[in-house]
Amino acid sequence: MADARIAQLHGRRVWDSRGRPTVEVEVHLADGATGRAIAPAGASTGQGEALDLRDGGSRFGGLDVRRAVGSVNHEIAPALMDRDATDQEAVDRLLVDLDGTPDRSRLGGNAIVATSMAVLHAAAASAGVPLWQHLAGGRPVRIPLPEIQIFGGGAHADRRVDVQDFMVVCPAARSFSEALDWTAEIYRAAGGLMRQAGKAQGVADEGGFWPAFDSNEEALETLTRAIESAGFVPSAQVGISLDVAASQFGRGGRYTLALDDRTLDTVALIDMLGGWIEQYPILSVEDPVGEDDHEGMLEFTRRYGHRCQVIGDDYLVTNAKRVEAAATGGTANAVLVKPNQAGTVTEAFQALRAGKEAGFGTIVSARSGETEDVTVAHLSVGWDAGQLKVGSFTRSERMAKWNEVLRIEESLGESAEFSGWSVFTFTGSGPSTARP
Ligand SMILES: C=C(OP(=O)(O)O)C(=O)O
Ligand SMILES: [Mg+2]
Repeated sequence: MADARIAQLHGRRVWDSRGRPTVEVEVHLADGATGRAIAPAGASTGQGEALDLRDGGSRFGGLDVRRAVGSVNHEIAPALMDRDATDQEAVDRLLVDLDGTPDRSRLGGNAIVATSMAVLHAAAASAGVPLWQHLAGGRPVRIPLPEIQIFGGGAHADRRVDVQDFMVVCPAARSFSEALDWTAEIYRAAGGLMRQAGKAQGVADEGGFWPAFDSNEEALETLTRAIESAGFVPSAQVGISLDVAASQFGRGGRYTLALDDRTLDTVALIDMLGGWIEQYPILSVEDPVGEDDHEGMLEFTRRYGHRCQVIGDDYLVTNAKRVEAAATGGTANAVLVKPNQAGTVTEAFQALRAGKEAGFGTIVSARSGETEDVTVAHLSVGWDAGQLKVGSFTRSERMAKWNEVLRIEESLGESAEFSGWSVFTFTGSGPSTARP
């Protein structure tokens, strides 16, 4: 019988994809098993998220994390010594209690989530199985539908366009690997169209093109043309998924669009998004209005939730209570699950479970500041989330996750089930007709 007690836990400072320091935690168990994980970081963060601990006035512009690393080595490590790594809930409860703040600001959200994920990896290693399998515990799983960014905008591209993520989903693909093949063709087609029009300006934080578009509609038009010119049928085979991330350009029901210098109220914003849903092959919309705009979320879900996935990210901040409230109130029909937004693996799982119980779509997501850490790939499979959002091609911190899912898919062989269209049968706000 493996001895999965924590024997050693070490925090260190490493670097993320935005060139910022972050926290890595390494755990060693009594039986020799090890686990390692790195905290990611968001740019468009919701107000209810766990707060990362950084140093303040360092020469890295207030972005250093030496204090969070200190939390790991001086407080968390002694507290977790000899604890059973296979009891994730108890480990996470101890981390939350040790911190003692509602927003994890004493020890640092980055210190806590890296520890929580590293312990999870060590427990899987101790059991001698891949992490996804350890999480699944014998229950059936699906390989997730990838949501892949083609154009970046908002906080990930200096507000070059208002909408943060223009992504594609390929639910008609027969497998995850085929969905990647299709998306790569579309990515290349989009790049070609942009170069022809003189609109390509490198890549944004999550690997999508950094676009020089004059309007959000130009991005939607170009993306639809890219789907077609890559040889796919919009809607029937390939859809568009948007992360509007509206909190980045509005609060209190007033939204200021940088591109066309307009301020919209909630109804006007919803009308604009509704016009896009009518005109373009949009299957999914994340954070269509601001995180404080409950009325707007309700109205948007009421109008479009039967034909379109309505995801709460900043709006739900991976919080089970908020997911339950959204299900009762009809203010979303899907939840984005970001472990560092919740704070620990256990809390992220609780949010996902609350979503599933409510009939919501569930999407495990990376952050805009990432590393080679592939934990989210395993969570998406092991928790049978159905969907995974990680960013795009051309950036290896993103490809590390997509490639990890390819490995998992291959390891399952013939028995690998791809989620595909099944994710658009959410019932949270009535039956979906997103499937053509
Ligand atoms: C992944 C996202 O970006 P960030 O990590 O900046 O919140 C998102 O908003 O969904
Ligand atoms: Mg988002």
